[in-house]
Order: sequence, then C-alpha cells, then structure tokens
Amino acid sequence: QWDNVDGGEVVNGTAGKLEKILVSVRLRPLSDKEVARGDPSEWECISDTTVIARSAFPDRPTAPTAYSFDRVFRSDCDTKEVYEQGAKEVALSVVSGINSSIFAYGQTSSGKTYTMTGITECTVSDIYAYIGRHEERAFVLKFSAIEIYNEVVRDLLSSESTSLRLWDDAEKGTYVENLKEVILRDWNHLKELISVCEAQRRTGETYLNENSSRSHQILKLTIESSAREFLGKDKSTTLAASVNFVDLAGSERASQALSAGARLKEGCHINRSLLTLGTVIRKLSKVRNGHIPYRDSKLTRILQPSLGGNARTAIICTMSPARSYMEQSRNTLLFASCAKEVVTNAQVNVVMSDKALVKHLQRELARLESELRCPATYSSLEALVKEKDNHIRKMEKEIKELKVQRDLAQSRLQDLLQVVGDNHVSKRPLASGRNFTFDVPQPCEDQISTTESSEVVDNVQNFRFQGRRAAQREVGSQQSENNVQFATPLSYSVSSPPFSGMPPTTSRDDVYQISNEDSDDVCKEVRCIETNETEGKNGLDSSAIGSNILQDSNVGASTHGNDDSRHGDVSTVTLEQHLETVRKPFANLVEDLGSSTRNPSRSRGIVRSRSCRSLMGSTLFENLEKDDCTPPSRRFMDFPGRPEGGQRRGSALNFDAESETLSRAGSMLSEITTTRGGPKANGSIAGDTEFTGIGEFVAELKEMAQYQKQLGGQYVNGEIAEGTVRSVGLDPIMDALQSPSRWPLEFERKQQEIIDLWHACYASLVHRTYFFLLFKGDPADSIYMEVEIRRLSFLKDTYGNGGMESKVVAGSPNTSLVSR
Ligand SMILES: Nc1ncnc2c1ncn2[C@@H]1O[C@H](COP(=O)(O)OP(=O)(O)OP(=O)(O)O)[C@@H](O)[C@H]1O
Repeated sequence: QWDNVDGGEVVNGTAGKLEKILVSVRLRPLSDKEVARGDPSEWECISDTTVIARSAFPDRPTAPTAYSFDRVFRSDCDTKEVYEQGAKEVALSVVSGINSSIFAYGQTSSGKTYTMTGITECTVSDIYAYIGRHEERAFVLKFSAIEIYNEVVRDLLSSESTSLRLWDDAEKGTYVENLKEVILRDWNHLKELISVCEAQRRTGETYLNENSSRSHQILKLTIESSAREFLGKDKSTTLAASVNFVDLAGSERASQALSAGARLKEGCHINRSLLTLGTVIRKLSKVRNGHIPYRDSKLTRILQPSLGGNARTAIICTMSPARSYMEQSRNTLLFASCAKEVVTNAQVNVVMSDKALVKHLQRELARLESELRCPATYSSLEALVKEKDNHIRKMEKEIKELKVQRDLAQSRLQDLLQVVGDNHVSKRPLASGRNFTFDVPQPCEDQISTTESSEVVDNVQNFRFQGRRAAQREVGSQQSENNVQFATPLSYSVSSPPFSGMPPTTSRDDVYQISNEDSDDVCKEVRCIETNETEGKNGLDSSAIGSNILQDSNVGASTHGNDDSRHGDVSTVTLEQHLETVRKPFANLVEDLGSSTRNPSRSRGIVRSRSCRSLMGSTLFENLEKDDCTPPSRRFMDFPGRPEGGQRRGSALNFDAESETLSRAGSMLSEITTTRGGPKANGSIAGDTEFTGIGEFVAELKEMAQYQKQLGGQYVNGEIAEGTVRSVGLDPIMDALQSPSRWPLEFERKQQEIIDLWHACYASLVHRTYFFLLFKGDPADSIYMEVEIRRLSFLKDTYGNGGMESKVVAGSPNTSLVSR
C-alpha cells in the first residue's frame, strides 16, 4: 500500500472496506478469592470459537448457554495469543494508514486492564518491529492518552486534572481540545508514558477488585509515515492513522460491586457511558441508517469512528469463569454478540504534504478558472435555451395567426352555410346517414398543420364538393357528377365515428372525406346536404335530400334495393349549381309543412345541439329555429317529393330477422311496438300525439310525469313503479341526446345513461305509459345505431321477443323511437 500512495498524485480517502468488528472472548482463570470461596468455574471454551455455560442460568433457565464468536480464549491462553489472534491484524492496520481500535469490555476484575496492557505492548512492539523493517519510510509516532471519569475527559499525560472539552470538526470529527500529544522517540519512551498513564488513571478499591479501574482509558497511538524518497518534494504524501487501546471501566452493576458513595457515583457514570456504548452497538448491529446516539456519552462521541465508522475494530470481552458472575458474564456475551454484527468501513487515510496539497489546489484552481473563461457547456446550454425561447415565440405568433385565419374561415363558412340554410327549409339540416360533408374548421388547434393553415383563407372559398353521387332518374340527373370539394388544405376528418359492435355498412351513404389526412374522431363532420353513393357511380339527387329526410315506414323494405338508377356520370358542378339543386326539395318541404302541422305548438322543431351550434355557428340554427324547421314525422312520411326508387341505402343492422325489423346503419325511423297492452303505435305514439323534437319530447315526458303523479304514481328508489314515469334525472340524458355531435366523444360515457333511459321507457311501456323519443339525425348516425342495437338487444334480453315487436324502419334522418 505504500507504493499505492507514493507513486504520484494520491486521492485522499480511498475506498473503504466494509467488515464486521472482530469479537473475541477471553476467560481469565479463577481468582484466588473465587477459588477460596469455592466458586466453581462455570464457563468452558469448547472450541476456538464457542464458549458454553456448563449449567443453566439461575435466573433464566431457558437462555442459551452456548455463544460463538470470532475467537474464544481459554483461561490458560496467554495475552500474546489473544493479541495474535484477536487483535493484531486489526491493530497493525494503523501502519497502513487505517484507523483501528482495540477494546476491552467486561465486568470489573474480569481482566480488561490485564488484557489491554498486554495487547498494547504487543502492538507497539510489532509496530516498532515494522518500522525497523521499513527504513524506506519515515515514521512519526505520536502518543496521547485520556480517561473519561464521571463523564469528564482528562489528559492522562498532563499533571493537571482539568476537564478537556470535546469539539466537533468537519474533517477531524470529534476531538479533545488541548490534548497533549507526545512524539515518541522510541519504544522505551512509550513505555514510560504508559506508566505515567497508569499512575494517573483513577483507580479505586471495590469489593470485586482491589485495584479497580474506575474510568475508561483510551491510549491513542498515531502513526504517520512518508516515503523518504519523496520527502520535501511535491509528490510527498503521508499516511496517517491512529490505533486506540480502549480499556473500559467495569460493566458490573453498582449493587454487585457493593458500591457506595463516590464509588456509586462512579458506577452511575460508568454505566451511563457503557449503557450508551451498548445502545450504540446494539443499534449499529441492527440498522445503520437509523439514529445512532453517539452523542449521548463522551465515550461514544470520542470513539465514534471506531464504532461503525472509519476504523477497523476488535473487541475483546473478558469474563470471569466463576459461577457467581454468571449473569454478568452472560451480559458480556450478549454485548459481544451484538458487537459482532456491527460493520465498519475503514479506509486508508492519506494526508498530503503541504506542498502536494498546494500543488493539487493550484491545479484545481486553474481548472475552475479555465471553465469560467471558456464555459463551453454553459454557453452551449444558454444558446440552446435562447433558441428554444425563440422557437416558442415564433410558434406562439403562428398560433395567433392561425386562430385569426381560422376565425375568418369559420366566418366565411358560416356565411356559406347561411346561404345553404336559407334555402334549406327542410328541418333536417343535418341529414344523417347521407353525406354531404365538408370540413368545418372547428377548434381542433392541435391538429392544425402549420404549413397548411396559412392557405386557409385563400382557399376556403374555393371549396368544391368532391365525390360521386348517384344520379336520380326522377330529378333527371341534370347534374351527372358532383365533384365539389373544399379545396382548402386545412382539413378535418369527416369520417364517421367508429364504434364497436356496429355491423359493417353494406352501402353506407356517401362519406366523402375531404383532405382528411389528419382524420380524427375528435374533429366533427357536419352533414348538411345529402349525397348518395353507389359504388363507382354517382349522381346528383336533390330529391334524395328529401327522401333521406322523409320516409314512410314502408320504405324499409327497399332499403337494400339496387340503386342502379343512381348511377351517373361523374362531373364537377359549382357550388351554386349544387345549392340550387338542394333548394328545391327543401322548398317543397317547407311548403308542405306550412299546412300540415297538426299541432303547431308541438312543432317547434329540433332542439339543436349545442355542439352543432359551435360547429356551424348560430346562423344556420337560428334560421332553422325561426323556420320551425323540424317537420312532423308524418309529414315526412308523406312527403311527395320523395322519388321512386330513391331508396336509402343503409348499413346492415343485424337484428332479429324474424321480427319486422329492418336494419340499417343510417338514420332511420325506428318503431317499437309492444303487444303488451295498449294499441299498436306506428309512426306516432298512442293518442295520436306526435313529437317532432327532443325538446318537445322532454317537455312531454315531464308533463306525463306530472300527470302520472297526479294519478298517484310514484318514483320509488329510481325504479319505475307501476303507473309512474321517470321524469327525474332525465335532463342530463336528454341534454346528451341533444348534443349528438358530441356523442362520438361522450358516447362511451353517455351510452349507459341512454340505455338506462330506454330501460325506463320500456319499463313504463310495460306499464302502459307511452313514450316517444325523437333522435335528431346527425353524423352520429352510427352511434344512434349503436344505441339502437344495444337497446334492442337489451329489450330482447330483458323482455324477450314474445312480448315485443320491434320495427326499425329506414326513413327519416331522425331516429324516432316510439314505445308504448
Ligand atoms: N488472564 C489472566 N490471567 C491471570 N490473571 C488475570 C487474568 N486476567 C486478569 N487477571 C488478574 O485479575 C485481576 C483483575 O484484573 P484486571 O484488573 O485486569 O481486571 P479489570 O477488568 O481491569 O477490572 P476493573 O474493571 O476493576 O479495572 C488482576 O489481578 C489481574 O492480574
């Protein structure tokens, strides 16, 4: 290890080595007194590592009698052997720059001083022998000695009996202030000093020991060594370590030592220090991370490095073999048992010479100065932050511009929609199941492509509908092709919202996706004009708008019919042309509506979706509302403008083929009739009451609830009781139903509520309460169908087919569900 530290620059504090405290037990022979009183030897070393009690402990008969340690020494072992096997290796670590400590622990008169004196002599002897063998190094030995008596620290090399204070230092740890440290000249010099210490140490006569050591004694030998080769040179470093020889005061109980007066006081202090030592050892043996009460006694404060710290430690526990001290001996062995679990972390302590230290510090200073002058890392980080800041500012600016552009585009779009709405007198502006889709730049900011958005304003007016539509014979297919699309590169998904459980669409209405490369369900599609599609062939069918909206229950049978008549040539039409085309049926519709509403007060029209408002702006809806544009469904059914053969083509809904059910994934009129009580309703609810809007339905529902209440019905625990109708708690559900464009987002959350609602409705249906629920047609057609499927499935599972007839009829873009 010398070579390691002298070959050049030395790193201070090399990696330590974890090791357990070396613990051995030494039995002394029976003393003359013990022999005289016939106190038998109760302990026996049965091996080099195990000592046993020959008989059980009087107070604790079940306590173990065998104890094992690193080494146990019989009473006939001399101190040299104890040193060789129980202390030497640890003690001599000091010459390698490693701190070490040798403890003697045991009750009074057990042989601690006897043992420690021998150990100290042996160690010093070996150290000098070592020095003699290593002439290449220059050694400096320093000696100091203290005793801790009644918690007072005293310098044993000083004639003054003043109390020395303890100080804590970040580097040195706890040290004794003004402690005399004598540089040893030679081995004889040390012997003299040890003699002085013995003379100075307080002793007193106790019942157990005529010459009892009443204090804790710590002899400290510090060894510093340097390679002579490097002495006085820059490379010179020094190993410095100390070895402590700790002769503890007796660990006996005061009562046993028959202490009184001054001796009792000593015993209290001794035991306090020993108690703390025991606590520290015990805690260290269990957990190293917890609080260790080193500071509870001066003994443990001073010896802290030797107790779980930077030192190698050996403890020799001495004990009397006499039976009369069995309990004390057992306590000693318990302490030893804990001590052997304690781990220390000793490391080589290297001290640089002043010159080496100065040189090292100079190098460190130069390095730091260099970093300050050329803070490459710092500057690069700073530049990076700056760059990011600029980027963020740029993006914020772009976002701002995009928002302006978006608003502008929306505004223009609304104008356009208004134009459409003005002519779209039909009260089904959101013709579901059919597509006439165009992008609405709704606030999907996170999907706005920066590069694309700049073109929005310029291009938004140049929209064209793109797609193929089937020409309608009835209309004359004056427009053979509609290829109108929004040319704006700012596009949003117009695809139908996906959902599970939906049967595949066999000939789903045209769904034209307009530059929907960023298709996402979050972005909504607004269908305000219908187009029809037949694979590969398209045509403009203005009547299809009406046919989509107005269908009677008989149309269902032809829903999946062939659509050859729709085939037409593909061509491009202008928006104006198309608008003109779509105006016609709506105009007819309005005309028709004007005189046909049976109950005008109930024909307030579709309660529109708030989200649709947000999507489309208020203008269209305002117009629709103003026009009272939701026609009675019967009127829709009777709508004369519906072309022959202009069947809707819907998606398949795999419902019971046995029933009168026609499935389609588009919007449709659904009727559920029941054979359980009440007349069969078809197209309207019993009593010839029609509801043409959800808002109206809700109102009616509430009205019915009130009526039911008046009739004595009651709402019991959220369940439908006979003669009652659930009106409480419907609003949130209805609110959801009125926001179909939000359904793709909220469907998962709302669907159970919706199903619950239907459950309630059907429960009421069973009890002859009639409901009519009008779903507004919307892009969320597929979701309607999902609801439909679930509802029908639910009803079927719950009530069975026998009690219910279901009929799903393609027709109106509204999904009207009539139950009774
Ligand atoms: N291994 C031993 N062989 C022979 N005699 C011993 C041995 N150990 C101790 N003795 C003797 O026992 C007596 C008490 O020993 P010692 O003073 O060392 O005990 P102690 O533990 O230091 O007691 P105290 O704590 O009171 O100072 C001494 O007379 C000592 O010579």
